[in-house]
Amino acid sequence: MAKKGEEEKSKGDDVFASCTFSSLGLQSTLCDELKDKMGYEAPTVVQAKAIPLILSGKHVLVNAATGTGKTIVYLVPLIHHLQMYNPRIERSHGTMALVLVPTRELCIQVYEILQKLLHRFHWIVPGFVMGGENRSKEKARLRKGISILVATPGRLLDHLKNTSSFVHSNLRWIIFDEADRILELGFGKEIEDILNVLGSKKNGSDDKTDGASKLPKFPRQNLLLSATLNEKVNHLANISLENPVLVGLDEKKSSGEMQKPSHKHLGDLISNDDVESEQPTLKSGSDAGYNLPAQLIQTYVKVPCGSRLVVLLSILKNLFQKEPSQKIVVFFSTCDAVDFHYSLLSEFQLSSDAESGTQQKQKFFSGKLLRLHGSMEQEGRRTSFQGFKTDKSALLLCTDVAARGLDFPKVRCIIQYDSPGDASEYVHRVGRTARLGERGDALLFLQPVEMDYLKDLEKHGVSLKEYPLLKVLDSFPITAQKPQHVKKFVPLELHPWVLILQRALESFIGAEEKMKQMAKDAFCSWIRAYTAHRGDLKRIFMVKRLHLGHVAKSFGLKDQPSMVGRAFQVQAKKNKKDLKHHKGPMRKRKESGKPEHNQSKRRKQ
Ligand SMILES: Nc1ncnc2c1ncn2[C@@H]1O[C@H](COP(=O)(O)OP(=O)(O)OP(=O)(O)O)[C@@H](O)[C@H]1O
Repeated sequence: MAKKGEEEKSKGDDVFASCTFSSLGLQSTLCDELKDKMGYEAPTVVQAKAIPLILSGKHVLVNAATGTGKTIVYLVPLIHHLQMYNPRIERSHGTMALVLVPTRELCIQVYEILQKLLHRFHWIVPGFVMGGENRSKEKARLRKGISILVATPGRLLDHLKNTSSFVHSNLRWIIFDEADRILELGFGKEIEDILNVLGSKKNGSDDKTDGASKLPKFPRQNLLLSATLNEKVNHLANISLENPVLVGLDEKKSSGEMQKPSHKHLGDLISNDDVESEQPTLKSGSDAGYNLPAQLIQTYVKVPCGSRLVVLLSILKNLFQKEPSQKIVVFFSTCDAVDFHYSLLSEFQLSSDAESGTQQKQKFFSGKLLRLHGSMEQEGRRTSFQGFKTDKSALLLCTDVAARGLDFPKVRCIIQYDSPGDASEYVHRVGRTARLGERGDALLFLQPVEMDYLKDLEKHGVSLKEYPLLKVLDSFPITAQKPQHVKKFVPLELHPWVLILQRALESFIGAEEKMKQMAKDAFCSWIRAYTAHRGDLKRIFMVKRLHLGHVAKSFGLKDQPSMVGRAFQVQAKKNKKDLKHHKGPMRKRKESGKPEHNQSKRRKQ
């Protein structure tokens, strides 16, 4: 992990451009709002590059590292143009700009930024529609008129089909924030339908008249943004963008240097091997490499399966002991795993003399704990999300529902306890820290049999250093006080601290029926998620190579739950079948229910 002061990078030249917002051609009140309401002194490099292009009306693809200010890149030009209409736009003109996002939390986040930015432009009305919200209330808001609408795709399509009072005949902009993620979640069909209904698909049907008062016609402008824009969005780019320009980072990063943006026509990015296609295509992430914040310290820790839980708890304790007031995020592959670890960390107590168990018990983790996943009630999701935004010190346990776009201030460290899917998921998870030039650490857990994942990351320009685990384990009282007990090259599983903590965890979980059931449920869904890795990753994350007894240990269970063998075999078969049926970037979503927390069949977040 980075040492304070030593590794910390100053915010400055690498992130911010040496110009002002007004020099980009933005209206003066808007520039004042950016300064007074948002506290922004100067544009970031990507903002300085992209805003003039967007203001000029071009269709643009924006590919820039996480935390570089892409939200402002698209919101500010919209507001600039909307505030200029003379006479002023009115609510009866309906929705003029649409922002599509993959998750509910991102929907709220973008809406809140809009609210701030529109403070002095009260006649431009922001609004949102998303899964989990009350449809009738949304209908009422749409009927009144929303000028800039932020939406998740499923709910938007629902309103487009069923809310007749939703006026969109004056629509001028469609923005896809986290475009690749929207498609990964299986929203491809919804997106095509949305583009069709809105008449924004190239060569698509004309916009439907909905009886609203008409404004002067401007050409449509669509934008796609992500830190990992890659070949997955080719189809979407091809059907929705006209002569697009790419604002991206084309130079390979040299150590410690932030990449400088450039812009190219999409045609420049045609991959040579794509001979069959007439359309220009974006290169895959593996060819291009992903953009990560240069100041981010990335490490991995190699842990045998049976010791994973002990190591996670030890690292968390160590980090909060070293720096009691800080924010850390831990990513898990399933909702059940989040719930289990949340309950465990909330309740688990350990004797101060852990070896004999004689002393008084103390809570193992005493800090503020939050959880966030797609199976939570909407109110709980909102409370966790807002709580982690405002808290100065907290530990957030979550699934990938929190991996994209969420801007939690001052997150110090990201721990990926369950490995991500492909490299783009890795990039977005670690992107919750080290934002806008801040320092940040990322730690990836891998089992010895999974070490090839590092090679996969390297193919995408991501390289990690080993985390000094032994030092952490040796720092706990049992070993610190009695160093003679610790042999020099003792295997991790036999480290005295690991043995003691594992024993304590197993007896705590074994004694509590509720905890035991949660551990079993988490174990089963973890196995299911593990079997659901796709493509090349299937060679690395092979359930066949796992010792299920050790997996059970990693949930504090002494024995492997019996029913699991069948459960995961059935799931594995199902996944195989699904894979055969659903290929390509516009594949159909395979689960019904609440779309933004369904990552297709691959894993439930
Ligand atoms: N010009 C600016 N000056 C200061 N802060 C800024 C500026 N622009 C954006 N920010 C802040 O930078 C942070 C990151 O911005 P944002 O969330 O838009 O990044 P992003 O590139 O969309 O990240 P991700 O790829 O993770 O979604 C936010 O806290 C935002 O308020």
